[in-house]
Amino acid sequence: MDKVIKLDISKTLGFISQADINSKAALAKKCNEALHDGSGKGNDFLGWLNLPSSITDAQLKDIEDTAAALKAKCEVIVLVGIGGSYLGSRAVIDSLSNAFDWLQKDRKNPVILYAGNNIGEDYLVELLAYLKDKSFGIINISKSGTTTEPALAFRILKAELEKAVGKEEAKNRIVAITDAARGALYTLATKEGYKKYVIPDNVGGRYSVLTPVGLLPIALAGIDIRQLVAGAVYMEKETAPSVSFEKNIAEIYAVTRNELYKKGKKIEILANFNPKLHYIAEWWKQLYGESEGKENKGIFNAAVDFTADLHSMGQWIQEGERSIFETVVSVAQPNETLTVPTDEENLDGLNFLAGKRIDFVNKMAELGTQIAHVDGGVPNIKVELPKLDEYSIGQLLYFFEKACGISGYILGVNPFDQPGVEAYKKNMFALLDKPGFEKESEAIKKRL
Ligand SMILES: O=P(O)(O)OC[C@H]1O[C@](O)(CO)[C@@H](O)[C@@H]1O
Repeated sequence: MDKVIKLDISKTLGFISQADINSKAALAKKCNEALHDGSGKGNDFLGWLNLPSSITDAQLKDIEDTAAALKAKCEVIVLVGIGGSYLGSRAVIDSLSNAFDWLQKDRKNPVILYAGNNIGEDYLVELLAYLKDKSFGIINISKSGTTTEPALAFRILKAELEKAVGKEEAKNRIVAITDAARGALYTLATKEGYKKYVIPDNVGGRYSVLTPVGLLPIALAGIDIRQLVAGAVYMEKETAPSVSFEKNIAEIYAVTRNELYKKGKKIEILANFNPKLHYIAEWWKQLYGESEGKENKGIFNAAVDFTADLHSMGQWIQEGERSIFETVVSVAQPNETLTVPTDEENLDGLNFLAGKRIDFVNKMAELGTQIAHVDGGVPNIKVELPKLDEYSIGQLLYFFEKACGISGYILGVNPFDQPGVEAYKKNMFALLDKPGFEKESEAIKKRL
């Protein structure tokens, strides 16, 4: 079976033309080249570009060894991080794990839980209660090392772990992944003597899934990180500027979505027909949202899980404002087999499906949806994975990253900064009376 992911833009062609797309081929190539020669905006954040092909065997082995050491001690690992510091791990882990992973007995790998991605008091209390009688460890990830949400969660979880196993043993169960030399997490991890991994300076959080940020948690979940990286290496080659536009799926996707945007399709909805892909969409939303949503422009990134959301947002997608297009991540072959049984009485009227695969029903839902949505004025892009495995997901991650860099340059923005996220932080710090924010505190409190 073909192991390569495919892009199909044919169902956008009633809305934009092949000529529109071809006319932007040279621009896409220029943008791709600008990424590679470092001549574009944000060029100090291009470390992700050649990351797959530059990961060494020694680096992978070190990550696998750390994962093995943590596995030997911990039945649960809490991954502390927010945004790019956890979404990539969660996306890969969820897409490649059993859908009921946390309920499995006789486990070979620890259960991975998440914290520091919200400030929910109930969430933390319930997490602590669950961890009470568990042997657990913590991977604390923050590039800046100063983000409030993970720092808060880590303070609480660290104290709990030290209480349970003592300060010395806790050090063997905590790994910090952060900047090479700066930030509160760096200082804390150095002082406490935790095992540390570095997020390279030139790799932004949302592009960091193939650094230890993603690879360590993913390895802990029992997923083959070598195959994941191999898939990304393949896509790195296939999307290089030297690959012609007609064959370069990152360039084609970048151009297509920008042409649709120019035609008023301001919202891109990433859709899946496989519940395991939910967090791929969450990761994708951050990647594109933070990269392109600036200078008062950029496609708004939304996501739906089908067929579930056909029974909620399906109405809007079919008949709401015609400002959307859909990108469907489709999985060609399931990993398991289940056919619809025959029922003598046929009270549910489903015998017409007897003997058919569940996936066949799903595929007809997918095809029916595509035809309905295109008929309803929603252009459709399809990204097809041969199946859910490490090699496909590795390709998908790099494909979306590369296309995002090109797309941001086509749009004319810096796809590697996120100045807008500071606004809420400044207000929150002012409202919390954080030292250093005295003037802001005074100003904001007058407005309340
Ligand atoms: O890894 P850090 O520095 O904690 O940042 C987490 C996330 O917060 C952001 O900086 C936005 O606030 C994201 O870009 C990033 O992925």
